Amino acid sequence: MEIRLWDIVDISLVAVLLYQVYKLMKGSMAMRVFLGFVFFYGFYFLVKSLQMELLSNILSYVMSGGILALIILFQNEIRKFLLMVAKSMSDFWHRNSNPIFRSFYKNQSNGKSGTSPSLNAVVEAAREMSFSNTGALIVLSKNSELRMIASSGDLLDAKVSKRILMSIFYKNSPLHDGAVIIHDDRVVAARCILPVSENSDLPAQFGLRHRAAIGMTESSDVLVVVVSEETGQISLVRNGEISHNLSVQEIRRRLNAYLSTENNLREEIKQVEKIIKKELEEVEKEEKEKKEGSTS
Ligand SMILES: Nc1ncnc2c1ncn2[C@@H]1O[C@H](COP(=O)(O)OP(=O)(O)OP(=O)(O)O)[C@@H](O)[C@H]1O
Repeated sequence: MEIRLWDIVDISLVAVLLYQVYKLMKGSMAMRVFLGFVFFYGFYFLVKSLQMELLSNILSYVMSGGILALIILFQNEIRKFLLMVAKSMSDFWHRNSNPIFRSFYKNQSNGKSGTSPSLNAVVEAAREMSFSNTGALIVLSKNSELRMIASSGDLLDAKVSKRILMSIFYKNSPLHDGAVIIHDDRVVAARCILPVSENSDLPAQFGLRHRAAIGMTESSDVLVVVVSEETGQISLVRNGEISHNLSVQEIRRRLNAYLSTENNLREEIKQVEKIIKKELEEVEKEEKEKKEGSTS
């Protein structure tokens, strides 16, 4: 039989994959379940080769649901494995993001890293609303229109401007309650209801407006600008973290960093890394709890 180069690659890849699966499951309950499955499959093939019709039919029915059962049983391991693959890819990108690649990416972005109309409008409107203690909640989303959240409010699809933002949040405006969503230099919607953070560690002085801003950034890659009605203070919220007392220059800089296309890829990778880290911690916590449960 002729052995091709691709057969060697094929076998090596399967070997690496099996080794990774073994490493992942070593010492865990999943390993025992996996061995049980291997034994079961072995028994099935034995029964089949001995042509024991009735038993092999019954076992084949059980096997047909086997893949689904494996996915359910090993959901944690599969999740961990995929997270590890994603982490390796992001590490690879970091290691290889050399100047040539960066300059290529910059060219791809057509130099769109300049000031966007949303940036000026939001900074100026926030500054004025801060002086007049007008409460505001503005969600800047660079990647999506946030359709689900937008549909909880009134759809506008208006070109973003300082005036439109100020008239939305004007105290007597019928649209002033809730949040505004901005995407692609358009006001997608107003009066939107954001998910409120359930973080119990947040300081008690944070009311619903600030909690909604934090909650929104915990689950999406957005930047939220909050103007407090009580104090007039402007805050920026990103990745569940809130920053107060920022100068206008700093607000402008952070908005620019978020909106500029040049930084998008880096930010996306950071976001993915954060999610991966959180997920891995969760998986490890679950595994620890399971282990403790099985020993007690
Ligand atoms: N889930 C939500 N999504 C969007 N907006 C919300 C949400 N919950 C509350 N708000 C907005 O926040 C306003 C209430 O703010 P509240 O006074 O409770 O918060 P705060 O964080 O103390 O803000 P402020 O400093 O402006 O008083 C509401 O009138 C509404 O406009």
